[in-house]
Amino acid sequence: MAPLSKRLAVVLFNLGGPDSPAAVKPFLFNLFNDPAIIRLPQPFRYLVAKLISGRRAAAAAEIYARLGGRSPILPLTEQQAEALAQAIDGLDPGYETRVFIAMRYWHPRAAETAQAVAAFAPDEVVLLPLYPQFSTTTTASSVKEWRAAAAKAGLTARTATIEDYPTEPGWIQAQALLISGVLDRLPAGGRYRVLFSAHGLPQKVVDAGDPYQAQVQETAEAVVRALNRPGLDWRVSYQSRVGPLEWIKPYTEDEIRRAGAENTGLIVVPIAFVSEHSETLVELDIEYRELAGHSGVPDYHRVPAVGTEPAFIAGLARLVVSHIGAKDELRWIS
Ligand SMILES: C=CC1=C(C)c2cc3[nH]c(cc4nc(cc5[nH]c(cc1n2)c(C)c5CCC(=O)O)C(CCC(=O)O)=C4C)c(C)c3C=C
Ligand SMILES: [Fe+2]
Ligand SMILES: [Fe+2]
Repeated sequence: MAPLSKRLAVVLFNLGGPDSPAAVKPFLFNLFNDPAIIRLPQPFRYLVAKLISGRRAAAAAEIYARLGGRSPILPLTEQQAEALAQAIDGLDPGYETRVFIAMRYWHPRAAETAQAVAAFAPDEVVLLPLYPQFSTTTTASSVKEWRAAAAKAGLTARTATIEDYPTEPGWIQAQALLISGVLDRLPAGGRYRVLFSAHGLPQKVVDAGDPYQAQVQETAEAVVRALNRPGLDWRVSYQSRVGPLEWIKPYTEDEIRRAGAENTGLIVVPIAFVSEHSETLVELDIEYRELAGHSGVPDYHRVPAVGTEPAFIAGLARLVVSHIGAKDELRWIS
């Protein structure tokens, strides 16, 4: 086969996580110094970020200590990148394809990745957030940082941005498959509820027009349709609240207590995370499982994140290929 003359760079965005105990505090500082997270002008944001990251560091370090001192998010994202590169090649788009990773708050960050992409000299770039639901705090923040980094790296290739894919069929199918794997093994006769748990957001972010909560609801409804189990008991709730503000409700903790009071078992599904990290492996698997035990929940299951589930990766590959060279018609990012 003749070598392909055109090159496609796909850039995966995710949040990133500390890769050592020493990285916890600077990772948290980068997070709280993001204007999408703390909406203050400088130098106030810098000062607040220093303060909050210092205060949160011990609790966060304890969370990551339970994972061996580091987040698994980068190695798991690398597995997704590798699987996606293969799936895109399988669709034969006519490009030599390379999949890159840009994490928002820890390495590899946008600046280093933009340089690597520029060195690859692509004809086309497709930006793919590993956030199925759009939020100003995640996708928009990553795309804005990428644009600045790309300009600085002299990367001028045509770039298409995938803003969101809350009901992409492969993503929905992968979720339904993993949930069915748990539902099919439940003992007959027990009462169970599927609890779709998404990362929370401050209520004021949603009030200002962020579509994340509505898109999480769309994902959950699409998964329930795909499951096609009449009478299925299901709900959506929000986890991982940080700080004193009111966040979007219902809180996952409250739904766990409710299930206990109703003597109903739980099948907890991470509905806004596509890979395992501290908020699935520690919060859902350890902290919330413990809360469920104390709250009288008779049975507690957690569905794995989609990871490299073939249906999910195939869906991402189709999304990428359909966006090559596409003119950006962005709904949420200016
Ligand atoms: C304080 C505000 C935060 C908002 C708003 C927020 C939104 C948000 N985050 C994710 C996904 C992830 N968050 C992760 C870690 C993390 N997030 C916050 C704070 C906010 N997130 C903190 C302080 C942390 C660090 C951990 C901790 O101290 O609890 C991670 C990575 C975790 C890892 O182990 O690698 C992800 C992924 C989404 C989807 C989202 C809004 C839609
Ligand atoms: Fe699009
Ligand atoms: Fe978060």
